[in-house]
Amino acid sequence: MASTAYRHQYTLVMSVLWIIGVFSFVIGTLNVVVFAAYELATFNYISLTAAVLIGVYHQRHRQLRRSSWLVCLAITFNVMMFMHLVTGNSYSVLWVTVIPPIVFFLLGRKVGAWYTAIVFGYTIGFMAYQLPRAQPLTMGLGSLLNIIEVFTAHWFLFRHYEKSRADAYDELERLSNTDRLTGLANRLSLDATLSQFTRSENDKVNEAAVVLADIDHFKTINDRFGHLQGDRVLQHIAQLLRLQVRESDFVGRWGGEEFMLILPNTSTTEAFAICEQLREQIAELKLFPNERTTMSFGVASLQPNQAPEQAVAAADQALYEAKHQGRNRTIMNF
Ligand SMILES: Nc1nc2c(ncn2[C@@H]2O[C@H](COP(=O)(O)OP(=O)(O)OP(=O)(O)O)[C@@H](O)[C@H]2O)c(=O)[nH]1
Repeated sequence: MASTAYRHQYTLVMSVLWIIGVFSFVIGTLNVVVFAAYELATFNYISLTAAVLIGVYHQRHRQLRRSSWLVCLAITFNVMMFMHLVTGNSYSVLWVTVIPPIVFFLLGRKVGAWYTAIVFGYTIGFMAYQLPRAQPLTMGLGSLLNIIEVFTAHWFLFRHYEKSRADAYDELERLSNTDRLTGLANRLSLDATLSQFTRSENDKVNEAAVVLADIDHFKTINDRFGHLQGDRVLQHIAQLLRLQVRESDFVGRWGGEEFMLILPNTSTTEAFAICEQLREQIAELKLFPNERTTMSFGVASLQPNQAPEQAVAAADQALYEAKHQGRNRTIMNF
């Protein structure tokens, strides 16, 4: 699966190409039909062709780095030609300001900085050369259009930047809270949830239960069927636990072959009944021929104002007792 960063860069390449393509087509047609500006129209159609070719190349080869360079060169070519052809009083030089956000995004900070420096150096040289010949700037329709378009392009680019930054942050948060093997919440996330439940100001939660559940003789499963099959068992059981509890319950991998359930608004007696159901369903799973996989559960209550470690220790003690009494059972710790 492609990463979030890759998807965003891919979308940005395609979006910029679409913008160049549509913009070149519309303005080119206006330049032919309305203004009879054939030189400008030729440049517009060259840009359109370049956008289409790069788009096709990008779709076929998925070489993001190369496509990114081609897009940066295409947009720079557009801006430069526009500055040269629409000289005088149209504010076309403003277009140069869209280059840094595109370049930095597509090529990265280091290369982007050099690229931008070169483009700006060139632009300053161009303006210095133009200055003695320039007419005073006036606010005609062309100038106004240029200003609106440049601001629209900036709005689009910064919105894209903000969205991709937020998505990357969400993805990072999701990854840091997820167990890779099972897709369940990991220990970090469980610790945070436990603290949330036991915080003194948390008066929304009346009664909650915490459960530690451990697969019985898991070492034997690994030893007999191999580590990969052991992983598969962990995935199966994780899926069963997630599917069988309520949407509002929390399920996570506490570590190794041990899982934790945090059940809001649930008494220990209710939690006991839930665990018994889960235990029976797990015992019925046919993961290996002529072989039963079982699990032991330890239940404790989770109170506001209580140290989370205390609740976990109580559940752990109950689990230990369940193992001690012969496994494949649920024990409550009051
Ligand atoms: N396949 C696999 N095995 C793991 C993973 N994490 C821990 N284990 C194994 O889980 C086993 C746990 O063994 P023990 O702690 O002795 O417990 P057990 O064999 O389940 O025995 P009881 O808990 O007393 O019933 C060890 O062999 C670990 O190597 C994992 O991610 N994948």
